Amino acid sequence: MDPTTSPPCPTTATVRRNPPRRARATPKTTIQSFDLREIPPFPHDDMSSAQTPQPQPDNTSTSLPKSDNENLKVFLRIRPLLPSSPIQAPRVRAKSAWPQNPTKKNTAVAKVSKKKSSTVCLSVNDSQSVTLSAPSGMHESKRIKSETYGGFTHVFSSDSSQIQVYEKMVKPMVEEFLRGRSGMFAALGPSGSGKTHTVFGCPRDPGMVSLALRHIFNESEQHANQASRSFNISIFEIYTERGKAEKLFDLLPDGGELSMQQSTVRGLKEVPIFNAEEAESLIAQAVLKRATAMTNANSQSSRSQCIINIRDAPQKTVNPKSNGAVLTIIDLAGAEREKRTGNQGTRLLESNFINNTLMVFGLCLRSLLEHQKNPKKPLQKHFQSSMLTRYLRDYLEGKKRMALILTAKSGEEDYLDTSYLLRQASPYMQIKYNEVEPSNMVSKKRQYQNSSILDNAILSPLSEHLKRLRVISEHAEQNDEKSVEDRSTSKEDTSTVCRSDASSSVSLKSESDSRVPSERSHIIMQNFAKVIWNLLKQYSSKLKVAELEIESLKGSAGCEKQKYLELETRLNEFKACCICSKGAKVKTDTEDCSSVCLGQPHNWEQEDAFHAQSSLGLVVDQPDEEEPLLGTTCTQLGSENSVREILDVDAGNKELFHAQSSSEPICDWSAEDPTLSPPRSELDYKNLDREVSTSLSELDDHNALEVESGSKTQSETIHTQSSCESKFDQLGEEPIPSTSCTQLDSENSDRKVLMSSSRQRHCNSLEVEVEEESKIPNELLGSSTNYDSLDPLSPKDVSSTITHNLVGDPRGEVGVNNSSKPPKPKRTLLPSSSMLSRDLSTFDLVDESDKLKGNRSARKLATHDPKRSNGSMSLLHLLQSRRSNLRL
Ligand SMILES: Nc1ncnc2c1ncn2[C@@H]1O[C@H](COP(=O)(O)OP(=O)(O)OP(=O)(O)O)[C@@H](O)[C@H]1O
Repeated sequence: MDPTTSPPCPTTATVRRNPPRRARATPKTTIQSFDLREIPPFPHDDMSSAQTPQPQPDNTSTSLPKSDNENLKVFLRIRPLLPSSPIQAPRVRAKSAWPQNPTKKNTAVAKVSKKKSSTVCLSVNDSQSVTLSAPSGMHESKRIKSETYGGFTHVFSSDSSQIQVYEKMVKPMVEEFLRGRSGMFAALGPSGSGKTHTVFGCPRDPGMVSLALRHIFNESEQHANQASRSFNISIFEIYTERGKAEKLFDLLPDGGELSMQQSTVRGLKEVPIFNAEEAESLIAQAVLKRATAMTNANSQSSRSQCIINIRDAPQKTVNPKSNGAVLTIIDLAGAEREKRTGNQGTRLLESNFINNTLMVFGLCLRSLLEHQKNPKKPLQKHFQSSMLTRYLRDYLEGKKRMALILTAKSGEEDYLDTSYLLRQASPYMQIKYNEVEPSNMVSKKRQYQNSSILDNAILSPLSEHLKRLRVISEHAEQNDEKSVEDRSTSKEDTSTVCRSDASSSVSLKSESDSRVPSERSHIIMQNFAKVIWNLLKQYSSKLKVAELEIESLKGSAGCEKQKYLELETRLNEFKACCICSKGAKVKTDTEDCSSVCLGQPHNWEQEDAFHAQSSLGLVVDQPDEEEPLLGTTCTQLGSENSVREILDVDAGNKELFHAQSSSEPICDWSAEDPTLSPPRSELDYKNLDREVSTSLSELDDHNALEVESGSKTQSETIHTQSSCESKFDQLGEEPIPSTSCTQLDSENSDRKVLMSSSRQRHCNSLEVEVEEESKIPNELLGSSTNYDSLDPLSPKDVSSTITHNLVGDPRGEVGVNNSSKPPKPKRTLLPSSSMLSRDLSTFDLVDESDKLKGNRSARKLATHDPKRSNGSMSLLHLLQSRRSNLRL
């Protein structure tokens, strides 16, 4: 008998611990209500801080380390050689048609066992490679040489313990699961290679599930902040009943048959677990319910794919670690060769089903590998061929991380199974997970073509980033609405939801929907915060620039304000000068100017200079203290100069008026508002002189007529004065009072009076004087001889007198018609000549005048006085006469 030939599968080898499955009522699943995780608050602190907000530390699904180029982790565990099972002896005996010698039989079995135990085809090279050696018989027949398989994540030798396997393979995955990262590992290998032993173990040697549960709850107990965490567990199997169709069955207590819609298992019950013991008890019960059968390869061969899900159940309380991560552990059914297992009938159908499922499983991984190697090669949809691959679609498409542990038998009789396994699964270790995303986002990420959108969003330009965020937010809103609708539906009628399997799937779907948007929203908010942060930095820089501009503008405004204040101060000073000038003019009637002017010796050269300067209007630029003095002095000096000209040159009244007019506007202008009346130009003064000359010529004509007609009335004299005023009114200037003209004229006439030795005492005597003056040549009388102007009345009195005379003038058409002209403004300014006469009236010239009176040789004295000219002497005589009038 060929020892390598497997005995036929015994027909009574299938063991089914669970009763025959019938259609049963769908158990009422405990619907877990999961609220949306609170979206983390907007990172105000990060935005207000000086540094750009950084991703929050780990322990959250959103802060998972970025996936590096990890390959699919493939572990290899070699099952130790076991002593031949007691089942194999009867099988050997059954195949023997002839009675055997017991001693011979025992010797033969002992030889086989010894040969199996001593001969191995698989040896461990190192922790990552093994060497598969073909049996000696195959070397000769098929020329098969030994093969080395390397690149495993880790190779567990036959003497490795469950703890070692857990530490190397499962513990990292569990830790990631506790950090919120889903994962899956599956045991893959031929039947009897130790998959179930590795996954579930036994009470004395617990498997990966038990160790993981203990690890999970130990971690939860150690960390106080994880005390509020809870986990749910679900176990189901995919099996085929009599090889007809795949079915799902819930292995938890009171579990029933399930259904699958796309990749979602409907009706699957999740049981909350609160400690490892409770969970292990549930696992033990599930294993007992699992379909197993005895085959030639395994006395308790699993006939189904068993899937265990440990899910981190989100709580109502905010727990960033509770994001619904799932740790999936799969115990696949072992591949079976018909020759090796000897299955027949139903077992054979089951074997075919198992092999087909494993083949689809392998095809999916191979397609993924080929797709990764050549992206142009489309990812084949092999997952649709079985429930297992449909359920594990995300893992098989490389969207979720998974790990494989290959279990192999090292005996020579297992060479083919091991060789097949290694050749099939060794390429899987080349599968890369470089675009793996958070696990619980994968289901929804199928809607988006680009699986690395979030990673790219961080690195992409701002515009594209915003676009993608907008798209993601739209989808998130849709998902949120969908989840809200689902939750509302589940809350409205719980019984309706529990009535069918679809209700459970809806609840699970809603749970996943509720998780995905929250995480996506969190990521969106983080990215949005970054965008806002950048914008705020830009605005901050702009604000700083604007503040600098404001500061500069403030500085310039301060300078302008200071300039304005200086100008205002100068303006006020200028106004004060003008006001002071006015006040000084009023005061000069009695005090200051007279004393100052007369207190100083007359320097005709300086006076001429002042006169010229005043003609140019430069008097206003003089210091304040001198302003009133200069105003008066210039006028006075001008008058004196005019008198001197009259006396010395005898140039007639025109020159006198010319000299007077050249000084009068200065005084008038100085009395006006300097801001409104600019200084006159020489052209103005020339025009004014021209006008005055014209009026003087008229006046001369008129006086000539008066002399000829012999009418010497006072009204006519006043008429002459009014004519002179009217001319100034026509110029639009301040009317020069008649005294300004008549005073000087009176001075001129005074000289005549002195020559005739006739002295006037009062106004009534003026007419007589005029009659006497009629004998004087017209040249000297051209300026008229109104001695009323010599009356030291105030200007108001003079004006009133003039007005009174004008009213009584029968020739009103010649004089000023007050009825036709607007009333003249009240005269507030005194003409320079009047001021001069007033000022001089206060001078103490008694002694000199007395001398002049009593001494007829006054002129001689005057000539001896180097400081006084003839004009000044005549002016003094005039003043003396005025003073005598005042005394009268
Ligand atoms: N590492 C091991 N140490 C000791 N015994 C082991 C080991 N692995 C497997 N065994 C034993 O080998 C036998 C078969 O193992 P197991 O049932 O786990 O195989 P299997 O791969 O699950 O087969 P199947 O696919 O048919 O279910 C069991 O009796 C188990 O106790």
